[in-house]
Amino acid sequence: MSKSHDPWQDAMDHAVAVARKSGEMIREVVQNQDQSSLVQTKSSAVDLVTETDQKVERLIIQSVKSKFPSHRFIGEESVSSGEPCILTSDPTWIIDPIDGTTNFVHRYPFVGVCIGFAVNQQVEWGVVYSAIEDKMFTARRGRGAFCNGRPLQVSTQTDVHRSMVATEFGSDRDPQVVDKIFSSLHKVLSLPVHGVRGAGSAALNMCAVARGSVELYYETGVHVWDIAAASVIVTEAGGVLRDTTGGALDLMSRRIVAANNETIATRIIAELEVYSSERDDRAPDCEPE
Ligand SMILES: O=P(O)(O)O[C@H]1[C@H](O)[C@@H](O)[C@H](O)[C@@H](O)[C@@H]1O
Ligand SMILES: [Mg+2]
Ligand SMILES: [Mg+2]
Repeated sequence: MSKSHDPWQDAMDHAVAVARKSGEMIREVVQNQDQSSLVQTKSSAVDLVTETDQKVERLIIQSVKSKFPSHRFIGEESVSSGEPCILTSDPTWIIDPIDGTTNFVHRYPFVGVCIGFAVNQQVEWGVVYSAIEDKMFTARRGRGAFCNGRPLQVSTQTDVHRSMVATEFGSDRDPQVVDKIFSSLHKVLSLPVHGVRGAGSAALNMCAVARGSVELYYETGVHVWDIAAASVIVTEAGGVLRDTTGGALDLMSRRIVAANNETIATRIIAELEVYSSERDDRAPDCEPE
């Protein structure tokens, strides 16, 4: 299709360019500033945000508004400041300016700029830029997934005992939640699997599934901005997406499983404790689930 008949390609090209520019900003700070003194907290004492998160999100949104004025946004730090988190059928940019803020603060080199794009509530393309590694992960629905232009393919492994699994400890330190996290981790580790890893970034864990170095990533407590961009990178690399309940992925549910195939997904899901965090799109005054 020519560019004029492919309205979303121009948007995706813009996302790649602004993600790369954002990555330059992030590297500049990591190399030249000590972020630890500029850290603020959000939902818990370990849910961190910095002025760089906010500056990067403003940069992305302002650049998009000038080119695509009718498009909508769901941005992590905008939602944190009170913007609604509702995915309509309108073209919507779903942005996590820094996925892995805790890594960023500690100069741990796994930090992803995440830009997903949804139309009619379906993710059309995703861009995840691993800024410190300089790896640009991209995928367009129906057209494959790539890292720095090289095609991505998930692992062909079907034996869970030969698999690598990724997960995160999240930002919720409620003792009951911590118990559920460790209960799942204990069951998965004891299968046994070859190993359990965590990049400190939901999106980069999902990109590790897409590139075939991890068979499955799961987490409860993620947000739509953590996973939207990487969701299409996983599926376009041949992977599958599920809820930790085994059902279909619901981007707003705060639960995700991203796997190389159904066999591994089903086997690991059988070991997971299912619990819920408040949905991203909950009405402000509704009771938590
Ligand atoms: O770094 P952010 O964008 O806040 O996202 C991370 C979140 O803070 C953690 O709680 C999750 O465990 C990670 O998976 C997210 O990447
Ligand atoms: Mg995030
Ligand atoms: Mg973030």
